[in-house]
Amino acid sequence: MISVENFKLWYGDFQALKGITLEVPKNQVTAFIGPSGCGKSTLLRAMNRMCDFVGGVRHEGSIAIDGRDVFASDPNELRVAVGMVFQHPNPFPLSIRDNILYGPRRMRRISKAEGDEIVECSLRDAGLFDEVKDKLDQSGLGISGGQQQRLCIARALAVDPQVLLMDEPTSALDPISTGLVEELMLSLARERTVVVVTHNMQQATRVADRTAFFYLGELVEEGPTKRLFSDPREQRTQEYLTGRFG
Ligand SMILES: Nc1ncnc2c1ncn2[C@@H]1O[C@H](COP(=O)(O)OP(=O)(O)OP(=O)(O)O)[C@@H](O)[C@H]1O
Repeated sequence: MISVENFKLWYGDFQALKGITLEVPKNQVTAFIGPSGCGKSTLLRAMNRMCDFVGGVRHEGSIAIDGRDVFASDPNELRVAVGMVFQHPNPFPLSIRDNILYGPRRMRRISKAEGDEIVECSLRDAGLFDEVKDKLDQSGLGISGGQQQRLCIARALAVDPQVLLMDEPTSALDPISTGLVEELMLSLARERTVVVVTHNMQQATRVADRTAFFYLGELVEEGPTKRLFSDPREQRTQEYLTGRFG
């Protein structure tokens, strides 16, 4: 689904990614793990060209999603197909309904009936509908942090992305909300490809089919999560997993 080939990225003179080659399979959850600053978020953000917003960024190599070179794609179309959820919930200062319909309305005219359907489906897919169905016209900022994060996931789902990129999506959440978002990742991956950056190794073992371990801008090792955790092939992976650094 996502094919990364010898991808290198520099912020000015600093090389943050040093030739990453990785295949992310379709309709699975892939976790990126590794110590702070090793380039996980940089690679995630390159996948939907969020890196375009940073001045002085240069890259080489390629990233293709479903066979299409992301850097040759229209960035707005790309970000519809490849949604993103961030560490801190960031609902727009709009009603819950208008948060969900923000993306679809930028693409086309949405009738009231169609809008209602998109709102309900997206909120159901994000496991939030029952909790907010009576307050759809209230502000998206007026719900709990965990609900806000699921609202942001619903907002990302409203444009029906093929890929959902999640950058430490539970690090600001309590354990119950974390559990809900993890269940969500598993159910979303039935129809979508999910890539999640996480510092929580238990989370990787709970949700990810495959895990990729990064260190100092390199991909050290990637494989089925169970195998990577139980039988890492590289010494650096083993040392990281056993807490010897990072
Ligand atoms: N906008 C930027 N300008 C300059 N350097 C940056 C920028 N963003 C990230 N970097 C640097 O690139 C490297 C990789 O950062 P990145 O955020 O991708 O790491 P990470 O593995 O996601 O870290 P964390 O787990 O702490 O979020 C780091 O050394 C970081 O300081």
